[in-house]
Amino acid sequence: MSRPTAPYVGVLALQGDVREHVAALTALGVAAGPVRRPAELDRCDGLVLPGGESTTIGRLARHFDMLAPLRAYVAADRPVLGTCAGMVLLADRVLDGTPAQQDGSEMVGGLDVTVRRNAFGRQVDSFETPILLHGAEVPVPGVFIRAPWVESVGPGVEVLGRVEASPAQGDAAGRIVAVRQGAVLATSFHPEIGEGGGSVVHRLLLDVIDEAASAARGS
Ligand SMILES: NC(=O)CC[C@H](N)C(=O)O
Repeated sequence: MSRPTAPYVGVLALQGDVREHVAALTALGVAAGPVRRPAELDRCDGLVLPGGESTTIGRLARHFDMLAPLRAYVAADRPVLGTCAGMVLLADRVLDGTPAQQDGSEMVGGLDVTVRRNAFGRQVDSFETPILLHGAEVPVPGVFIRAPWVESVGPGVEVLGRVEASPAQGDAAGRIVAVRQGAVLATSFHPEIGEGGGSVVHRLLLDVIDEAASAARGS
């Protein structure tokens, strides 16, 4: 019986916190590295779109002819995790985005959600609050840095996490900050910073990669 080969996870390395994601994945014993070109994307069993600045990442992706390959990757149901700016890039609809984000010309898209960019930024630029992810018993530390929230989700999108619905959270109370649609995961917060190595969110991506590999083997 042939054993499945170990997965390789790429981190889109145009701008943003690439090293932190590579470190979080490596800490889980997974081979991971930066991706800048379409040929590199092809060999990835999963992909992370990191946090950073979504306008810059989108512009560079267009410049380096990566937008079409990234869209094709998502459309092919291959496993993807987008965090913060990465979540913005995956969204089909953006509020408070730049014109090139609102018209989709510098977006990856494929995730049927509406995100509001810099949504938490109006209250405080950065903060940390525990997020209880769906099915988990212990909350993860959610680190939010000028983060988007998910304003609304389409019918095929599962909500994985929200900010606690307490009055102390102000405008943020009850907001959706983690979602899944098929093989696409997205979080408003930065699991690569808050949780570091062994992150629950990175483990979830590895589970999605395993599921995709089993489906491809027909088991
Ligand atoms: N930490 C982040 O990734 C911030 C995201 C940034 N505000 C954006 O819209 O791109």
